[in-house]
Amino acid sequence: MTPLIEARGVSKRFRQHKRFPGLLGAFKTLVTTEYTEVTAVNDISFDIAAGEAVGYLGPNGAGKSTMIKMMTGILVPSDGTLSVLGRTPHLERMANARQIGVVFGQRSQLWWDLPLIDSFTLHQRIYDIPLTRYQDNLKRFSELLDLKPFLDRAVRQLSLGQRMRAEIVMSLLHDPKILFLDEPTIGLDVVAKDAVRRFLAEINRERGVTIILTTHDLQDIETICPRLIMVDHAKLIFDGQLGKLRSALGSARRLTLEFATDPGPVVLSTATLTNDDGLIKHYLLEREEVSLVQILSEVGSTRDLKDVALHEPNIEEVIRTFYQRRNTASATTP
Ligand SMILES: Nc1ncnc2c1ncn2[C@@H]1O[C@H](COP(=O)(O)OP(=O)(O)OP(=O)(O)O)[C@@H](O)[C@H]1O
Repeated sequence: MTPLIEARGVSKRFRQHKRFPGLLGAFKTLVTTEYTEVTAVNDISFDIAAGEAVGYLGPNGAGKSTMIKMMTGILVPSDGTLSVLGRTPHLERMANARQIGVVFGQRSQLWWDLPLIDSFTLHQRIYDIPLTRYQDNLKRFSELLDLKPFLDRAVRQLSLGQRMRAEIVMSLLHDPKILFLDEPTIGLDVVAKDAVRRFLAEINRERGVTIILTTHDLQDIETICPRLIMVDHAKLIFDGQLGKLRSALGSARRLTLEFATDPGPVVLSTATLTNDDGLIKHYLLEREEVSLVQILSEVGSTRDLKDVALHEPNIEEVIRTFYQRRNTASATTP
């Protein structure tokens, strides 16, 4: 099956005015004709199939937004080829726009002074959405995202959470095949984040809308995206399922044993002791497949064991460990 999105050796370089330090430097910066070149995206390739939900992750300045902007046709790649639904996005921007939805967390596509419903109506006209389809979509999405009470309110009067939900509804009214979201949950409270995540997961599952999102909130990934593309310093450093990332790191599961009386050192062949508080001992499991039964049989019945807890690593731990190991490896490479 042909992928919906195909990136082959895509790079993007920006020219930036050279900056000079100090007060005098500030004047020099204003008049300088000197430039430095920043590589925001460096030789990135991937395929995304219809119906996938992909989290595009990376630290600040790693090149995530730049890649999204190229896929939506806003920016032109400096090198490589990019195909979205069989088109080159920047060459066929209008045709591309009809098939995709875009949500930039920091930038609104709604009409600030008009009632929210007017933005939706305008969208229906611009995209020429059949009226019944538009009405069905609006009803369904505003119910799911609890937006009905706000449809007549001016956009500038909406809270950030209400506005973000409105942005998402608007981006989906024309039934796009792909939805691009840049930081869709930024600045939202936990309840609003949860509503947005559950909605996106449902849209992906039930309507088969392909989702590509950038985020710094890893719970977004956990709820919505089985696949991760990770970038660092403009380069792709990981592409695969979250489970693959977990196993690439080995087991990061932690074990806690609590004893009624201090048994002294308890050495296990299946786990490494990381902290010994006497009554409570903490371990890191050596292998993915070690079971609780194996651990308990090794601890033995002679010891006065009170409680056992096994902690699966959460996504934050997995991603942090991945970046830490990479940084350590690159620091030690001559
Ligand atoms: N229009 C531009 N002109 C010059 N440099 C740019 C431009 N847009 C982005 N950059 C630079 O390209 C690099 C990547 O920026 P980008 O916004 O893609 O990163 P990001 O991963 O989305 O970061 P963040 O997580 O902070 O949003 C940065 O060094 C940024 O300063």
